This record gives sequence, C-alpha cells and structure tokens, in this order.
Amino acid sequence: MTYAADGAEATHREDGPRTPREGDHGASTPSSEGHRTDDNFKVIVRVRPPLLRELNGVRPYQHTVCVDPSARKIILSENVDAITQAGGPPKDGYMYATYDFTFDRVYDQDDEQEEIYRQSARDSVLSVLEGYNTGIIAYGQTGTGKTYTMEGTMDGSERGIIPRAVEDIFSCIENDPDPSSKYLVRASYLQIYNDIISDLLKEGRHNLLIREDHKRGVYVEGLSEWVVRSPSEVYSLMEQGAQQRATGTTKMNEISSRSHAILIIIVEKSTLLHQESNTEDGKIGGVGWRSQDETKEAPRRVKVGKLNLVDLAGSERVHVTGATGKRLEESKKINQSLSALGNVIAALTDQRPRAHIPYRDSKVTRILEDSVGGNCRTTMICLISPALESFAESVSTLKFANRAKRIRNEAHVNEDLDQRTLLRKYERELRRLKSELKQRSKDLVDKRKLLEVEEQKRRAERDKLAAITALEKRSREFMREKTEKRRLETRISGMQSQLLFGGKKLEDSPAFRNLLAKEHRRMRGEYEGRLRELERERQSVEQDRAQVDHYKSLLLKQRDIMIALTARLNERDEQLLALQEELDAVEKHQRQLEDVLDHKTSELIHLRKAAVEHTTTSTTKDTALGSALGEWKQVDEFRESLGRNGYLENIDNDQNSSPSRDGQPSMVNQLEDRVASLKQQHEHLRKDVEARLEEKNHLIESTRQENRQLRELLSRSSGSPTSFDPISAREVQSLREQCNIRKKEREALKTILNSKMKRMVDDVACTIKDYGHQEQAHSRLMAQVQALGQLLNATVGALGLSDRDVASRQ
Ligand SMILES: Nc1ncnc2c1ncn2[C@@H]1O[C@H](COP(=O)(O)OP(=O)(O)OP(=O)(O)O)[C@@H](O)[C@H]1O
Repeated sequence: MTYAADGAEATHREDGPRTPREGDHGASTPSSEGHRTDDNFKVIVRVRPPLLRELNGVRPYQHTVCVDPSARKIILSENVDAITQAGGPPKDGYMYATYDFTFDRVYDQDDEQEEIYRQSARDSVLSVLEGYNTGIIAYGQTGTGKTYTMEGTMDGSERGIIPRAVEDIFSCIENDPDPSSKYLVRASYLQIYNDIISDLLKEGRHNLLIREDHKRGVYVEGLSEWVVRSPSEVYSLMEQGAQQRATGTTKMNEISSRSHAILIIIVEKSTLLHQESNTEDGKIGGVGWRSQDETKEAPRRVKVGKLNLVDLAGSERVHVTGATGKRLEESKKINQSLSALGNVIAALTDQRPRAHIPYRDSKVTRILEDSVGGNCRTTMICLISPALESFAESVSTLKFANRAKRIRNEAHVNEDLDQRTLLRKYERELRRLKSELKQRSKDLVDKRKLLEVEEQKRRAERDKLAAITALEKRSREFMREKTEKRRLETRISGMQSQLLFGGKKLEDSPAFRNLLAKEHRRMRGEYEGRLRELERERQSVEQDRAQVDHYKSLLLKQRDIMIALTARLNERDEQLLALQEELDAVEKHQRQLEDVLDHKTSELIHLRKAAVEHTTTSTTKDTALGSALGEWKQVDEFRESLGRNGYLENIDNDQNSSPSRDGQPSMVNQLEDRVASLKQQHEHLRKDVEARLEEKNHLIESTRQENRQLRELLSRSSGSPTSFDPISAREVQSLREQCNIRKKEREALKTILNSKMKRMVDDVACTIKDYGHQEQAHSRLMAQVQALGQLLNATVGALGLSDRDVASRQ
C-alpha cells in the first residue's frame, strides 16, 4: 500500500511503487508557489542523523528518508532503498508506504547548522532590523533535533540558529554604515509548561496572561524585558532561563524539553528621517527643519522588529514512550497544544472564506498568533527522524508541514508613529539631559565671562584711581615748586632793587656777597641764641623734674606711714570699743545682781521677823534658834552700812525694827560682808577701767592729732588729700560677734544663778518654817546658807572678775 501524500490528494496505490506525477504536489509544489503572493511563511524540513539508540535497536536499523535538496523534495518510505532504485518497483514485489513532499527547503542528516541558518533563517532574522516581526519555529516529534537546531552549542560549528541569529543582529548593528542609526535591543524568555506561561528570566513570575494590542500585537503581560548589548549578554540570559526550563528524561530523549520555549528579541532602530527622504536640501514637505532650530534633534523614524525563536516541545505517542504519572500529564498537554496548532493551521489553510481560527484554544497558538497567519515573516522548521521506528510520526510531521506551507502571512514594517517605543523614550530622555547639560555648561561659561569682565572693570577702576592719585601728587608738587620759585623770584627782585648792575652778574658783585655774608651771620646768631635759650629751658626743666621726683618719693613715704598709723588707730579704736562694751555689760549685770541681792535680803528680814515672833510666842525656847536670831544684829549693822552707801534704799522699812544681837557673826552676816566687799572691789575696778579709758582716749586724741598733722603735710606736698583704708569690715564683724557671744553667755549665767538662788532661798525659808519640829533643821539651815555663799562666790567668778584680777587691777 502506497500513499502519495501531496497535499489533499493522497493516492492509495496497491499495485506497486508510487511514481511522482505532474501536478500531483498540490499547493506546495514549486509550480503552485507561483500564486503565492508573498514569501512570508516558509516551511523547511530537516532530517537528523540516526541516533545510537535507533542504530542499535532490537530490530536492525532501517532508513526511511530520501532527500533531494535541489528539487526541495523529500521522500518518506518504508523501504527507501527500494524506491530509489532506478528503473521501477522493488524487486521483492512488496508494496511500501511512500510519501513525497516538496517544501521551501529540505535538509538531510549531513547538512550542517551553518548552512541551514544561512539558507533558511538569516534573511528573516535580519529583517527584524528593518522593523519586521519574524519567527522561527521548530516543530517535530520528541528527540528529532528541535533544540539541537535552534540552540545547538553556543560556540563552534554546532551553534544553532539562536546564537547565529544573535551574533548576526549585533554584527549588523555594529557594521551599520549609517552613523546616525541608533538601536535598542531587548530580550525576553518564556516557557509554556502544562499550558501555563512563566517568565524564565524572572523567578516566580508564573501564569502570565496574553494580551493583544492593535499596536503591539499579541504580547505577554508582565513578561520581563532585558536590554542586551552583546551576544554574550543574550547567552547569559539563555543560560539563566535554561535553568528554569522544564526538562526531563524520556525513553525517546535523554534531555527532553517538556515545555514550549520562546526567546523573544525586540530590536528598535532609529534613523534620521531626512536620509530616507528624497526631498532636496534636507527639506521635508517644503520645510527646512535644520534651519528652524539648530538645537533641536533632527526628526527620526523608529522601526520595531520582533524575533520569536520558538522551540516547541516534541509530540510523542504515549503508548510508545510508556510515559506515566507526571510525564504522562506533560505529554497530554504537549500533544493537546500541538494539536491546537495543527487545528489553527488547518483553519488558516481552509478554503472556506472567513473560517474561524481557533487561536484561543491553547496558549501556544495564542502566543504564535502573529507568527502563524499574522504580521510576521515566519520560517517553520519541521524535524523528523530517518528511522523506521519513527515513520508514523515523521509522516504526521510532514503532513503538518505540508498543510502549513499554505499559510499566507502579511508582514509589514512596524514603524513607531506615535512615539511609544522605548528607544524614543530613551532618546527623549537623552535629549532632555543633553539640553540640560548644554544649558548648564552655557551658564557656566556665561558666569565665567561675567567674572572676567567684573575683574577687568575692577582693575580699570584701580588703575584710574592710581592715575588720579599720581596726578594730584604731581600737581601738588608742581604748585609747591611754583610757590618756591615765586618766593625766590620775589627775594631776588628785592635784592636786585637794592643793587646797581655794571655789566657783571649779580652774584659776583661784592655788595651782593657782603649782604649775603651779613645775612648769614645774622641768621647764625639768631640760631645760636635760640639754641642757648632752649638749652637753658631744658636744664630748668630737668631740675624741676628732679625736684618733683624727690617730692614724689617723700610723699610716697609719708603716705606709707599714714597708712600704717591709720591702721594702728583703727585697731585701737576697735579695742576701746570692745572694752567699753564689756564694761557696760559688767555694770549691767552687776546691777541685776544687786537687785537680786536686795530682794533676797528683804526676804531674809521677813523670815527673821517670823522667827522672832515664833520665839516670843512659843512656850519652848530653842537656844540654837535664839543664837541664830542673835546673828541678825550683825545683819542690821551691815544693812546700815549699805544704807549709808545708798545700796539698800528699797529694802522694806520693817527691818529697822529688828532687835540687835550680840555674839559671833553668823553665815548670813559673813555673806553680806562678802557682798559688800565685792561691791567695793567692783567700784575700784570701775574706777580703774574709767582711768584706763581716759588714758586711751587721750592716746586716741593724740594719735588723731598726729594724723591730722600728717594729712595736712601730705595735702600740702601733693596738693590733694590722700585717702586711707578704713578698718576692714571683716574685723568689725568679728568683734561684734565676740561681743554677742559674751552677751549670750552672761544671759545664760544669769538665768542659772537666778533659778539656783531662788531655790536655795526657798529651801532656807522652808527650813526656818519647820525649825521647831525637826531637830536636824539647824544643821540643814547652816548647810543651805553655806551653799548660798558658795553660789555668790561662783557668781562673782563667772562675771570674770576673779579675786586675782581684781587684785591685779588694784
Ligand atoms: N542534526 C543533528 N546532528 C547531530 N545530532 C543531532 C542532530 N539533531 C539532533 N541530534 C541529537 O539528537 C538528540 C535529540 O535532539 P534534541 O534534544 O534536539 O531533540 P528535541 O526534538 O529537542 O527533543 P525534545 O522534543 O524531546 O526536546 C540529541 O542528542 C541531539 O544531539
């Protein structure tokens, strides 16, 4: 059974091998190519060499492909040897399935990568630079060499279409003869795995959506674009993407691509518009754009070309590959998407008008919408295996390719007319930055010039000022010279008027010389006299100065003496003041003591009176009490002596009626005597202090007198009164504080004495009251009176006037 698969006209012949017939090639034959309106969709077939797996299979390897490159024909047969034998059907008499196809180009297993690229890909690749969308799609069964053809190795002779295309693009850009051309190249890389689009250059960007724009065409939303400036940058992106791409080992291919991969390269090219215009003198539409504004960038046109390099995943027969689980799911999805592509191609090549094209059935077909049946120059490379075991898949692929070659694409240049390309944006930004830079540079230059001008102006002003100053100086000198000249002329004319001239020169005449000598002598005499006067004045001034210095030193000495004397005076004043205060305090305290003594004496008199009454009225006579009462006689005498001295004027008159007593003086009397003696001592002391005060006053007075004399002397010699330092405030303060402390001490002492004496007197009174009832009262009374005497002594001692002091003062 033989099939002649020429498009729709497959012929089933069972009577022998099929012989190609005229007009049996349908639309894909060279004859039918004539009605193709354009060359935008090419289909080429490449047969890869048999793999080791195929050569060393269970069954012996059998080749099924016969390629005729010159006729662009490929024959696929179960027994290719038989059909290639010249002269008719195979001798074995069997019928073999044979397919005969013609494509744009066919490549056999030995054809090299370079040849395939140069003949079938290069033109469409380079048309990207002219603003076309182009696509190279590798289609075929798994393991037939799609990745090998597209990528191959990145260097060496096995480099595939992608590296060669990238190199060519950058090479063309570099070698562009137009220096005004500008390019911007960017790349994206995506995969469709299990019908999900992922960005291979941006981790984590999955499930991307496809959008369509009437200007951009079909595009993937959110797909990253990377600006590339060299092939190596593209390769590194590809390496990066390959790591993300889904691959796996299958029975048919050790490294099988389990996803469809598309490398997108977008080239934007900007050229000067006038170069493409045929208008003369650089004018477009009659407007000379250069003359309008030289600073503006010349109008440019930007073309945007897009190159899709598609490595489809390979179809496979699941029952042959034995895929299960994940691989099985992958295979199903791959086959579904390839089947959708087949449907699209079938619809595109359908003869019926306005047939529905099911692009949206799959992500692959949606993405390839432009490449297959749209605005694109597309080359579809279909790959097959030459082995008999892949015969059915090869037939399927070739039938698919055969259908595809009827596709008509309408490619046109994508020119950016609405300023949306990235290159335009870059150019605009560049222009803006350039003009900013220019402006700044201009400002800088202007400022520098301004500074220079200002400096020149300043210099000119300085020069002008200097010139004016010099002129003024010069004119002053001139005026001085003029005045001097006039003075000399006047003098000469004055002298001349006194002379007679006899034909000789004036200065040679003896009269003139005499006059001059006389004048000279007179002037010298005047000068010498003046000098002598000055010398005299100088000497007198020197003498005056020496005298003044002498007086000055005297005055200084006097001033020092005065200061010392004043200090001493101040010191003495302070001492006197302190003594005076002390004296006042002693007197005051003495008066207080006297008052107290008077009071106590009066109380004692009352007590005595009570005791006398008690003795006279009592039936029992106490001898001891009687003798004690006898002692009061002496008290009376003492009182009389005090009264004579005026001390006891305030004592109650009752005491005058007290009886007189005989016998030895009692303790009370002794006490009173002691007080009287103390008073006498005090009187002496007071007189002594007053005498010393008087003496000191006299001393002060004499010192003051001396001071006054010194001051007068000082004022006479210096002409101004001298000021002296007063006694320091600190010393005054210290003396005052001492006085205060003394005062407080005395106050405290007085209080203590008062309370003690009161208590003792009370005790005495109690004792006297209880006298008749208690035997021991007498001795107690005596002890109390004795204590009272001691207290009085202590009081005198506390006053600071000890016996010794008193004696020494006396
Ligand atoms: N023209 C060729 N010359 C030499 N070796 C080739 C050629 N074509 C393919 N091969 C080899 O065949 C094997 C399979 O090729 P490749 O991986 O490119 O197939 P594929 O179609 O991409 O498979 P899949 O669809 O499974 O990814 C590789 O080892 C490759 O080197």
